[in-house]
Amino acid sequence: MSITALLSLPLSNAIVDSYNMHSLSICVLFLLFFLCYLLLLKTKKYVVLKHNNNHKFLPPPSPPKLPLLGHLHLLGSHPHRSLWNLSRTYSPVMLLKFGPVPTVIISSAMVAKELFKRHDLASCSRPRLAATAKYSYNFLDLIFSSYDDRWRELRKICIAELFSPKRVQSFQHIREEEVNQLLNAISQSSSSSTLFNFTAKTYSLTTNILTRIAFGKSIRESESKLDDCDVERVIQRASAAIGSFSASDLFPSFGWIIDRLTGVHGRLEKNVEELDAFLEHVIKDRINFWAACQKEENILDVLLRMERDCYEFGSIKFTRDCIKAVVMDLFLAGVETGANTLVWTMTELVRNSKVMKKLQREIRSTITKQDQVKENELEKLQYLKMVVKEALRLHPPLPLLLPRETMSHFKLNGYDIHPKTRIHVNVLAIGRDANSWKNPQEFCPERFMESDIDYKGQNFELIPFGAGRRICPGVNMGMAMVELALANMLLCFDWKLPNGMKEEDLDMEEDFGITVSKKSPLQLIPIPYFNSN
Ligand code: HEM
Repeated sequence: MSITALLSLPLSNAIVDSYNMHSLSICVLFLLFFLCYLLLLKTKKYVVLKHNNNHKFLPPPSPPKLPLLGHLHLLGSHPHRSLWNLSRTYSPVMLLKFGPVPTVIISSAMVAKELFKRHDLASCSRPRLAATAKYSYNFLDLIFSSYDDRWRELRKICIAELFSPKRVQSFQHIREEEVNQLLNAISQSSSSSTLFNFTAKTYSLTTNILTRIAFGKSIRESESKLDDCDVERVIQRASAAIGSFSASDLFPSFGWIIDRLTGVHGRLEKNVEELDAFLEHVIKDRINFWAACQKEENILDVLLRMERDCYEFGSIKFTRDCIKAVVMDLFLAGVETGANTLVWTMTELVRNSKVMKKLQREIRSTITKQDQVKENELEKLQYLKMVVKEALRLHPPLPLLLPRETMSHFKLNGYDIHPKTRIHVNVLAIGRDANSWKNPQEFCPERFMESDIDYKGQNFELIPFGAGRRICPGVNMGMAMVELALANMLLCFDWKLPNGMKEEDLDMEEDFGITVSKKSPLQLIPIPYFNSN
C-alpha cells in the first residue's frame, strides 16, 4: 500500500462514520504526530546549520518530497532521463533525497567544470554501499574504494602497471585476434539466412578480450566451470546489482530486512560467490601454467608477481583478495561499457545510413592492401573517431558516471554542498544540452570536424569517461577495442536491417543498470563486402 494511501486511511474512516469518535481521535493524533515530526525536522536542521555555519545555508533547488522516501519515487525506471527532465524544471544543480541520503545531481557542462576544476578533491570519494563492498572484497579495489592514501597508491600502481600506453599496446595482438574470430563468426552466419545477433556477439567479444588481457586465456579456451555465456550473464547480473538501489544502503537500521525479504541479499551473495569461484579457478590455473612455462605477462601475472614478491607500496599489500578485487574491476568496468558503446554506435549507424556509407568509404579507401584493419592504422581513420565520439555523446554507457561522495563542505554554483553528500553527474543531460550543442538530438559526427572537443576529461560538454581524479583509467584500452572492432566490421561487411524493417522502426529503448544498454538485442543482416582494389 502506498504512503499516500496509508495517510488518507484514518481520515476517510472518520468521514464515513462521523459518530465514530475513536477513528477521529486516531486521525487527529496521527496528524498531530506528523506535524510535530515536521516541526522537529525543521528545528533540528535550523539549529545544526546555525551552529555549524553561522551563515545562511543555501541548498540547491529541490522538488517537493515524500516523508521517508524523499525523492525516490521520482526516479522511475530510467533515472538518468527522469533526472534530466527534473533538472530542466529545477536547476542544473539539484538536491534530492534518496531516503535520508542527500544527493546532488549536476546536469550542465558549466557546473561540471566547476566541480571537477575547483572541487575535485572535496568530492572524489565513493559511498560505501552494500553491493560494492561485496564485489570489491570490502573495498580493496580501485573503482569503489573511498578516497584515501591507499586508493591513491593503488591507482598510481594500476596506471603504471596495468593501464600504461605500453601495457595497452602489448595487448594489441589479443584485440586483433579476437576481432578476427568475430569476423569469421559473422562470415559463417552471413552465408545462412539467419539474423546476426550483434548485441550478443559484441558482449562475447569484449568478454573474451578482457579475459585474455586479464588471464591470458579467453573463456573459450578456459576449463572454467562457467562457459562464455555464463561469464557474460554473471557479469551482467553483477552490473545490475551494483546499479540498483539496495534498501540497506538507504535505511541502514531496517533496510537489511527488506533486502532479505525481497531476495536482493540472496541474489547478491550468490552472484558474488559465482564470480569469486571463477576468479579462484583462473588464478589457480594461471599459477600452474606459470610453473610449466613462462610466456608473456598478462594483468593477472603482474598482480601475482607483486603478491609473490610480497610487494608492499605504502599501505598497499597485494593479497589474494586485493588481486581478485582489482581483476573484478576490469570485468565490471570494461565488458559492458565496451559492448554497449559498440551496440549504440552500430544502432545509430544503421539509423543514419548516409553516415554509415561515408564511414565505410573512409575505411575502404584507406585500408586497401589487406583484408583487416590493424590497430596502428586506426589513427588514419578520423571520421571513425568522430562517429564514436558522437555515439558516446548521445549514449554514454555510464550516464550518471559512478556515484561520488563529498568529504568537505564547498559552494557549487553558489549553493552549499555538505560533506557526505552523494554526487551524480548526468553526462546524458550534458551531452544533449542545447546550451552546449547545436541540434543536440541529431546524430551528426560532422560537428567534431572543426572542433578539438575530446573525451579525455578537459572538455566538460563531453565527459563519458568522467573527469578529475576518478576519470576512467581504461580510456585507451576501451577505445582501442571499440574502434578496432567497428572499423573491421564496417570494412568487411555491409549491414542491413531485417526484411521490411525501416530505419525509423529501430527500437531505441534503454535498459538501466550500472551501464545503459539497448533493451532489445540489435539484430542485423551482414552482407560480405569484397574489396576490388
Ligand atoms: C568505452 C568504454 C568505457 C567507458 C565509457 C568507461 C567509462 C568510465 C566511467 C564513466 C568511469 C567513472 C568515472 C567517474 O567516477 O567519474 C569509469 C571508471 C573506471 N573505469 Fe572505465 N570505461 C570504459 C572502459 C574501461 C575499461 C576497458 C577498463 C579496464 C579494463 C576501465 C576501467 C575503469 C576503472 C578501473 C574505473 C574506476 C576509476 C576510479 O574510480 O578510480 N574502463 N569508466
